[in-house]
Amino acid sequence: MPELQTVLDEIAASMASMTERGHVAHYIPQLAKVDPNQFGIAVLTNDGQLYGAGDADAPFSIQSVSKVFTLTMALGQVGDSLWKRVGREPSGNAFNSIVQLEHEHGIPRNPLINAGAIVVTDVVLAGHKPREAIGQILRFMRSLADDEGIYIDNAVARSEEETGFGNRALANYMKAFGNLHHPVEMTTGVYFHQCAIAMNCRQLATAGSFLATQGRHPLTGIKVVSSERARRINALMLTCGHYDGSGEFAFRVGIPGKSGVGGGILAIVPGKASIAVWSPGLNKVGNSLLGSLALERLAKAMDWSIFGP
Ligand SMILES: NC(=O)CC[C@H](N)C(=O)O
Repeated sequence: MPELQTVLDEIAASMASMTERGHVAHYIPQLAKVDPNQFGIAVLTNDGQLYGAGDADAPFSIQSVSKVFTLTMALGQVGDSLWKRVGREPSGNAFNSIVQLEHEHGIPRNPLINAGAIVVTDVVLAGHKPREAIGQILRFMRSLADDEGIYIDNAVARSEEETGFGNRALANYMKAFGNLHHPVEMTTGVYFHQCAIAMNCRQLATAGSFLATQGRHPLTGIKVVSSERARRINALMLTCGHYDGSGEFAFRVGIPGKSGVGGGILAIVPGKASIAVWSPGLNKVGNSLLGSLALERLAKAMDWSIFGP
């Protein structure tokens, strides 16, 4: 097996020379300003070693990668009853699609598309003021990343609040079916703030690492979730984590992953490692173009696909 640091250095060098880098997300004005010529990657192996290459220390907007963590919180709060309000099937549609909601009576296909994540946030919000719920999410991220420096980028949150009419439409539509328990502005306000959390690759790989270790955090030793729950979250990430690009990601990379329109991807090699990769340019379905390519190369080099060599 090649040395992991060497593989990461080679991938980062090769990504730096790529001219085709995808397009940054334009529908959130603050994200449209991000320089696409950046690439970072970090890996936390289950024995607690943290590796990084490229812009592994540059903070970026985690966006929909936050959905994995709010899902973890919501499952902790309400357990399997969550599945009465959100499904577990891949959608085959865009992350922000509304079309299935009418046929499926306001129950989103899965918790990793926008509609599903808004329901999950609605669960996390229960019993709290929006500000407290945002604080709770941030504290959860800080404790998982073992880093108090993680913050919410308020300019990004504002940018989403100013332009998030599609997400409000999803929330309103679900509310019409009784599947949103708080006022639309409250739930979407929390959702916009969780998406605006800024983290770097090292922090994100550390935060997600409990999913590679059957639920016990490799650095803090804290049991974050049961092994069954970690396994199930990984299954959802594999089947739904890249929206209508989930099949392609499984085909090319072969590990559970969750992308965000900030260009970040959290990917999990169960039993081995947690990976965070970031490059702001996106492909046609809104997943990081170079991030996906880098993960494909890394999984191949390290023999990490869950489907075998
Ligand atoms: N895919 C994403 O990262 C989408 C998150 C973004 N905040 C949105 O709601 O549109």
